[in-house]
Amino acid sequence: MDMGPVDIQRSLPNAERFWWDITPEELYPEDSRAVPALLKELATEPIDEVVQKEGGTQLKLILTMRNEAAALVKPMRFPREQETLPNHFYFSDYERHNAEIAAYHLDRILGFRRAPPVIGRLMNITTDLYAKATGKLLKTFFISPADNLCFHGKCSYYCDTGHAICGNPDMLEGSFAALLPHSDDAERKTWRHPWKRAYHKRRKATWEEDENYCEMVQEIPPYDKGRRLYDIMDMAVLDFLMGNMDRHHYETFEIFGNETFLLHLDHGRGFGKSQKDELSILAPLYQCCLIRASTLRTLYGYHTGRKLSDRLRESLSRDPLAPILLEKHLVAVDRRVGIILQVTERRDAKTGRDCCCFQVVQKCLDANDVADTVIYNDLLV
Ligand SMILES: Nc1ncnc2c1ncn2[C@@H]1O[C@H](COP(=O)(O)OP(=O)(O)OP(=O)(O)O)[C@@H](O)[C@H]1O
Ligand SMILES: [Mn+2]
Repeated sequence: MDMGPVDIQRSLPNAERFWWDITPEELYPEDSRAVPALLKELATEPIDEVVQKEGGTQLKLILTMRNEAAALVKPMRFPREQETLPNHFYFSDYERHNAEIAAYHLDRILGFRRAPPVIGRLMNITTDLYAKATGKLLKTFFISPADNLCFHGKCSYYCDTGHAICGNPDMLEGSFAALLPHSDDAERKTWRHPWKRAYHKRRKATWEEDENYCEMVQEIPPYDKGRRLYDIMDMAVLDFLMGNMDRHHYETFEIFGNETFLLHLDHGRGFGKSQKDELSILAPLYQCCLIRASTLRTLYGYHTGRKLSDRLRESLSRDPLAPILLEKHLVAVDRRVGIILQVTERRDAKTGRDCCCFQVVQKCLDANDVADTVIYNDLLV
């Protein structure tokens, strides 16, 4: 049979169609048909194989479905109500499966499309996990005093009897992230984030003490030219909106070189403190005084038009584990949009129309003669 490229693609499994659609600009297209189909499979296909994912600090599983679609799974540790423990640092915070789900939706709604698609699923710890687990993972299952089946896996953080993951009594929620293409097919490059925190209870990172830190960054490839630094700004916007302080490294697809998007991975520590707006997450923005016009426009649109929280709530309501975020986190998201824009509504003397002054952005504009040096106009190119 004579099959053109389009026909071949249609006959591929959804996971491979998702991989085929990855471009240097985005992880999936806005109108992707593969992504919703793949997420549906991950949420409903019978689970056939369970192994622990090697690497990383906290426990993660790779679950393979009967049709061979596979997911990176983070199991639920705590109910939605529990926030980051007050005496925990950002680097000792537990991961939240619902934050992974919410971050995917938020990334998509902001128009970035740089985070792997994630869906929630309720697993049966006995029939889905214990019955399908093998090797080292299998040996960590046990029955708790409350007669629930539990397991803890092996990892460098929170993988012991005292931090076990237990069925309640038999069911367990998890975030199911679509797997990225295997590294044999699409190798990824890992970069140290220039605004990485110190990951230490006393020490500070250089950027926290050096006001001119960005000038130094701007001279170092790949931050000295092209899109990279603007992508760092976008990532800071995403992280600030969800309160994620855990951005130590980021990854890109090697074959795309430097002119490509940054993968938005690992959001398990987002949405931990609904009352706290962690301004230091915006350090790349206010230290470099840079933002993309398209990102600014998106944020402004959510400020003046339909609220980001409303879009997010609606989008999250379609997840099988909804509600994914408590209202207080949605309220926080809108408040944080306002903080980035820092809108003090004023009347424009000339036009009589309401106009706005942006604090983070406005401060940068005040300090520069030309707006072009602050707002990169990617809308015209
Ligand atoms: N959807 C995915 N498909 C394939 N690999 C992934 C996916 N998401 C993450 N990874 C890989 O798995 C690694 C660990 O994932 P993640 O960072 O979410 O877990 P973690 O336990 O928080 O790790 P760390 O402690 O290193 O921050 C990542 O560095 C990334 O390379
Ligand atoms: Mn992590």
